[in-house]
Amino acid sequence: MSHAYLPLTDFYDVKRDQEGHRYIQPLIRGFNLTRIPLLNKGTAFTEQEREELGLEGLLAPQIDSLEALVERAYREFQRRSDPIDRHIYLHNLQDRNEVQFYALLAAYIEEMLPIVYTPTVGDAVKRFSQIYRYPRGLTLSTRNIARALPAMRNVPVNDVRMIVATDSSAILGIGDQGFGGMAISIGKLSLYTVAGGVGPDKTLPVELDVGTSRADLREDPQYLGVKHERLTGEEYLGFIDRFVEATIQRYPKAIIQWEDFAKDAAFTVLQRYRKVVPSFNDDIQGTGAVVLAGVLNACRLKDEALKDQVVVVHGAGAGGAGVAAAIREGMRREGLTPGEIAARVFVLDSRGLLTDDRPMEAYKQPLATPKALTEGWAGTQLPDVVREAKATVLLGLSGVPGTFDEEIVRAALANTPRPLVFPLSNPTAHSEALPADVLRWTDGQAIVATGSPFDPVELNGTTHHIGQGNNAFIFPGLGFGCILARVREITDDMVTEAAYALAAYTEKHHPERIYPPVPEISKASTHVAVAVIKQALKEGVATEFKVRRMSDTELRAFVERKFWKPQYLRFQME
Ligand SMILES: O=C([O-])CC(=O)C(=O)O
Ligand SMILES: [Mg+2]
Repeated sequence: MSHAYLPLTDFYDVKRDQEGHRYIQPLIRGFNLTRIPLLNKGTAFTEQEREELGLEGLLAPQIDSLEALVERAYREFQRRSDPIDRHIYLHNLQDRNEVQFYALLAAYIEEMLPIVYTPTVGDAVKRFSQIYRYPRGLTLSTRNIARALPAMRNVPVNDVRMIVATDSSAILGIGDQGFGGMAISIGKLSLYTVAGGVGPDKTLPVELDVGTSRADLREDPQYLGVKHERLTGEEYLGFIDRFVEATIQRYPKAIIQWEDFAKDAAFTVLQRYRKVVPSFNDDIQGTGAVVLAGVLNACRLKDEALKDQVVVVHGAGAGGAGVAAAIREGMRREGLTPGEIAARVFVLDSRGLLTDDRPMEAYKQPLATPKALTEGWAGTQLPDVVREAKATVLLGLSGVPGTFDEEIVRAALANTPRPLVFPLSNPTAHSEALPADVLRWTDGQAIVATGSPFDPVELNGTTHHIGQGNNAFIFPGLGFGCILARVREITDDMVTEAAYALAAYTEKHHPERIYPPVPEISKASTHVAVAVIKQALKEGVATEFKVRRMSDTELRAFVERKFWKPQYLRFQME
């Protein structure tokens, strides 16, 4: 059987010369080269390239290095002070000169991450119809889903390995955002590249526009999505089926990250497709893993074990359910029985504790506390549960700001000298508490981590770093490992191993912290990727032959070698 050879993209291919150095063979020439973000070098096109590629006279005379271009862009970035303006600036740069964009991100990652990602990406989602400029990624909607495969064939990239797809039904903690959810798929994939080593020409953001339940969006003349109610039931699943079928045909090597699907849909979609196409749900599994890693490290800091904790998870959406499952798995690994775990992990939704006598959605049922365990309790609302269950760990995934108030935090402090308080909802405005408040109420004793970035807190002469318990420390390495091992499935144990790898990385390099500092995100991802590949091999789901006989050291070197780094490759016409 012969396969027609497809270049990497419709505009160029990457080749190797006799010495093994990579170069770009462009399939277009001249002015158009400056309009393709993956090709454009701006003023970094060399003199020879300008001559050979038909660019002479079209560019400024100066010939720059990538470093010089990064500095120029950084100055322009700094001239803007409003985060959303900075986001728009970076997004425009990404659409103009992608290597420059990633080099800038990599050079100033701590400053850039909150702009391209959480929290500012939340504003970008809300304002996406206003800030939309160039097409990026794939939008499937009720207008074109019947032609999903031809639509996907229009995507000019031929070897996509990583897809982030959202139906926008529960973006961060800000709910249904319709077409705007595309910004989250784009933002997550920027992290896949800068923190997870996946080349930008291997990524595809996808918006599954199945409508919106928000009447205000449907009635807004500026809104760019389809203006009808969300599809539900069979119609909804039929839509997602068509997307998955088209993906398998057009991109048989792709992995899908399901992002920001509301509650039931998150579980339904994950279960329906995880054995059809290698895929995982970032909010259930990625958040679960990152929180497990942080809780393990926080326990280590107070010389206790996870199995000694009593954990309250406030919020029973995809994130809350995933976190509860991950914590239970961690306790199981420490030897607790299901009965013992049930007495140590309590999940609440907006109506209070999930108890097994309450009617509830199917996905919540495994999280419910046996009613008998609450016998004699004063109540089952959050303050009651913290007191009666003697909670030592508070995990906020409710999306409701301020729920971890002084009363709740002090109640946890009465149960343990050092409570773990993690307000994890995103973006910042939805955080369950402010770290400075939590530390003040507990006289600096609480161990705090948040979902969105927060500045360190100074209290009584001590600086408290606030760990960022965001799935950004998991998904890039998880996805990258899955790509490199060419997995046919992403198992729960692969995700759990990602959590333990992140915890181990932090313990080794920053024993005083519970998460690594953000500038080390790509190093941490490398460790996560190695652990994921090893577990995939163990479970027999890795189909990449190359990784099978590698030692740990070889595996690490392999992952590091494959990690995409921003650089301008030389152009050569053939
Ligand atoms: O995007 C983030 O910052 C983390 C996440 O998945 C969410 O909050 O839904
Ligand atoms: Mg999410």
